[in-house]
Amino acid sequence: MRRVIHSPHLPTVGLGTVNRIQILIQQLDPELPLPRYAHHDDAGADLLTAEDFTLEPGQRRMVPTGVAVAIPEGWVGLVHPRSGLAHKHGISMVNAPGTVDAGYRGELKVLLINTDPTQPVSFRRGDRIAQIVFQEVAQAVFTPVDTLPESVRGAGGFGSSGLTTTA
Ligand SMILES: O=c1ccn([C@H]2C[C@H](O)[C@@H](COP(=O)(O)OP(=O)(O)OP(=O)(O)O)O2)c(=O)[nH]1
Repeated sequence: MRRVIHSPHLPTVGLGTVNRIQILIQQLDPELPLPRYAHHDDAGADLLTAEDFTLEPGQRRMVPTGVAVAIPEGWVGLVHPRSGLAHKHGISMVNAPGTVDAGYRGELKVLLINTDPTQPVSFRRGDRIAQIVFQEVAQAVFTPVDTLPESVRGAGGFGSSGLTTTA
């Protein structure tokens, strides 16, 4: 349950407390620290590489994290790139965001890619390579219909509202 804090300095808004979910974790590589949140209110917990490696320009690699998790049914783990690595080194994830299903019990892996055209990037065991965000999800019950309900957007997409703020 999120708490609503009423501050005299702010209009009435819901200032959420951090929601927490217990995730059972198996340390396949016990000397590696657990994933952790860099700040108490971060959405993503940093995943670490279990090995040293270098990514040449354009190279991709499936990187082991040394942990496996049991995500409760109705939840998902989404593996996202780290913006600092992207900004400073051009490191991203080929499949961003990676989807970790509730039933998956294997080692978490991160599919990194070096998008820099010229610079190799080296990682040491224990470096933070990605972040995992846990979210509640619903499965769809697909219900075929002849016509969909109307909406304001309709079929407009792919830039239908304009591509820039000045156009
Ligand atoms: O970045 C990722 C993405 C996925 N996985 C693991 C957890 C996930 O549950 C499993 C399968 O992923 P996904 O469903 O994306 O793969 P797929 O290509 O559809 O293969 P599968 O047929 O095994 O589902 O691989 C990771 O460890 N890291």
